[in-house]
Amino acid sequence: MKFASVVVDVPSRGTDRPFDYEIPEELADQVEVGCRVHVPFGSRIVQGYVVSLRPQPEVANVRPIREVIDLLPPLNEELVKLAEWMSKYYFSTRLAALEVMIPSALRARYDKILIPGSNVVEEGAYLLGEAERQLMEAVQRARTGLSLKKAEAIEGVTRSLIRKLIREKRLDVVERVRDKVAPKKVTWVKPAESVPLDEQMSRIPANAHKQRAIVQYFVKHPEPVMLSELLTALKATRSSVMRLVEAGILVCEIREQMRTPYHRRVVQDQPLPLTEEQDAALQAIVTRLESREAHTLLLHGVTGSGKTEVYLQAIDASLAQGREAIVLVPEISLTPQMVERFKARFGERVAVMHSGLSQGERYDEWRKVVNGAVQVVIGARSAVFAPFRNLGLIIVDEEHESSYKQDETPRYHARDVAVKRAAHFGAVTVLGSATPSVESYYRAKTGKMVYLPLKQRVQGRPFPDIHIVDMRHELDAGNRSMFSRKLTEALTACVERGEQAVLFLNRRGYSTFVLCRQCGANVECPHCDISLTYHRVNRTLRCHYCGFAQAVPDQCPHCGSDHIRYFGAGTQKVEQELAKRFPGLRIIRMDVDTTGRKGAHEKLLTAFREKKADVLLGTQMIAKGLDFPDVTLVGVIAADTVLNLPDFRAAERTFQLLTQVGGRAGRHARPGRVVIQTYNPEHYSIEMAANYAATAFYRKECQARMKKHYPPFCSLIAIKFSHPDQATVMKASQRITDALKQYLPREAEVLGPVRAPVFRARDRYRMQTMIKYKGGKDLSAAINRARETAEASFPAGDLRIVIDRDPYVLL
Ligand SMILES: Nc1ncnc2c1ncn2[C@@H]1O[C@H](COP(=O)(O)OP(=O)(O)OP(=O)(O)O)[C@@H](O)[C@H]1O
Ligand SMILES: [Zn+2]
Ligand SMILES: [Zn+2]
Repeated sequence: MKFASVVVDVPSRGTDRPFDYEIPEELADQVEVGCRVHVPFGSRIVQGYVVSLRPQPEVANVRPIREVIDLLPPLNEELVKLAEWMSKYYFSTRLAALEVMIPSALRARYDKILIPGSNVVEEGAYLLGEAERQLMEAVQRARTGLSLKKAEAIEGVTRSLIRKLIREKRLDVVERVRDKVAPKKVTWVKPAESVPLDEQMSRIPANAHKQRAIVQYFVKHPEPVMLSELLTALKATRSSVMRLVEAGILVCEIREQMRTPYHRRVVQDQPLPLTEEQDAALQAIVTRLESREAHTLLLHGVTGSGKTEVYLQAIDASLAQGREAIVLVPEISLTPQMVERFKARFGERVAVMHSGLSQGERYDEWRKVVNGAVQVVIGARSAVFAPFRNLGLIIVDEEHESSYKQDETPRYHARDVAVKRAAHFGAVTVLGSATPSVESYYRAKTGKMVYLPLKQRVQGRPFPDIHIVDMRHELDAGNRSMFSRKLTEALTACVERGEQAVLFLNRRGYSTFVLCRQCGANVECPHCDISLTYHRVNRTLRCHYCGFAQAVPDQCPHCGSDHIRYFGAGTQKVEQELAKRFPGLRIIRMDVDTTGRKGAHEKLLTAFREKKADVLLGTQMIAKGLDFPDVTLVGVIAADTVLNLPDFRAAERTFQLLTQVGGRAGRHARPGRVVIQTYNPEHYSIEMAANYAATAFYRKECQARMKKHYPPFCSLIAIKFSHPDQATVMKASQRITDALKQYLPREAEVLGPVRAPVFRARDRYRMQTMIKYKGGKDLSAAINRARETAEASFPAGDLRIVIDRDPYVLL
């Protein structure tokens, strides 16, 4: 092929299409789909991705590719196609979809480089000032041009001086791409091959003891060794080794070294004999693997049922077929313990990818996949793009977690991308959870994917007892604290026995909703069945979805009580109250504030494991994955904080959270106990979680969703608008919404535009429109057309439109 289509790194929607370039003869064997290249674009040189090769260009007179950036292409045909699909499906640019697939270390940074201009005349030199002269000399000297930074380091050189010289064409400026992280290089030493080492000994002076010792060493261990290790082992100096290299006795080799993020030595372990349920699930997966056709299975296993062991043995089966595996885990449960379980089974064949690693570490882990050094990747959301070429299995653990949805462009959902990749490879996708999303559960129950239940805990460990405390009664009894009598009593007893407790508070527990402390009612939208959100600015209650608004009532609309409260309490406040009520109690608080720094998360957990505290108080980051033998009490301080979120998934999330939190207690020898405090004890999500009535919960929730017309019974697309000017964003959003109503098929409901709950953020006003539709039809064309129509009438460029398919977070 003589020509290549390239997606260029010019982030704008106008350039969001491939441009054709000629492949020069000398690059013919390097340019392939998925490689990165430098190409001329306008007057600049930019980076780009080759997305296809073609015999003829679409237009005449195309320019040639300048160079190929990587030795091994970071992407391949499959991933390039996936990016194409993602950009269409999730309404992003092609560039954004391609870039999300590679580690940030590889993403381009442009350096401005100064080179001599066309107007460098020798005679002019004496007319220049001192700083100018020095700068010009430095530029002439630098073979590959002088970086702007270095230029500005010269005394007296300013930006404006540089600009003047460029205008006079004495200097020219080019932009050069710089890769941020280079592989770490290490020197290795080994014997030269020519002559046997013992014969070489005679050539070394008798008094050169160190040199002789080094050669002696290689006589015994002829294999290559890292220079630094050799020097330490023999207490030798670098120069002794270099003498031997100069004499041709030893040779040096520069090798790339991988930074390995997990240094702990892991003890190899063996597959466990499976329980009957585990075995049935594994066999179901293996059968699908052997079929070599794409299948999706839902592994619905209660907490502590041994899902991970099933994953491990399924991966084994995939590897045995010579195929690779990806394991996705939410960021917060990707703990060293979790990683160790995979390393213990698969050792060096595992790479780990998550945001807690440094950029260099992430880059190295990723390169292990590209180089074929590993066959298993365990990682958070973006690990779904691990560039394997022969995938057999993708596991999505805790598949219900909303963190699988990226909330910036491209707004992809890792679960959907996993299924898409599996389709390409004829691979198996296993979605695992103790509390599947309602969407996945419904799909499994209606035969769209295979349902694999694990109903028993391993080794028959009992589930903890769950007590629901009705906080309204606490108020009646004169207890105004945030701790019920039951929780106080349980906590006291737990600490007295020398055991530990986990107290849970939802992160989003700030004053956002209104609740009656007398009857527990919260104020809902009359049209949407969703809690109204309290807006402090103008003291109104608003609906997130349809825009309905009302004034904050002084009295409860249900019971007339005036105990109306804006509900919510931060972890800090809870910590203060705990300390006040239980003097001497040792508390570890885990929330965004205390876990900001790298490694802090792990340090706090280790301290708790080592029993340096009685209570672990935290947000949802402590809700899952944790397994502490001495935790016998779990307290949920306010179950309602999730329930009252203005979100159609509120009941689902409450159920999931309580079930998961409950799963933390009594996983070991000692029986556990859970106390849930709530103002809504009769709400089905709370009651059914307390009774372990998952089947009943999912049925009821599905019925409710069907009635209200929410997923899985329809799909949602949110269109979010923002603009610095209030009137403009209102006009623009209305214009697009009108266009949508005109272009979309009649079955599609278009709701809005409504003000975003936080109407003004970062000095921009925000509106949104929601599209509800029944799957099947592709609405993209109509949506893009509506967007273009409206954008044409608002050319300011300040109008931002975000299209979010299957949104999780609304503005
Ligand atoms: N077949 C088995 N025999 C003995 N022990 C097992 C078996 N399977 C799993 N286990 C052990 O049971 C415990 C719980 O298993 P695991 O962590 O895999 O459960 P899980 O379903 O992932 O739980 P959760 O969803 O609560 O995280 C682990 O300590 C694991 O080693
Ligand atoms: Zn009331
Ligand atoms: Zn509403």
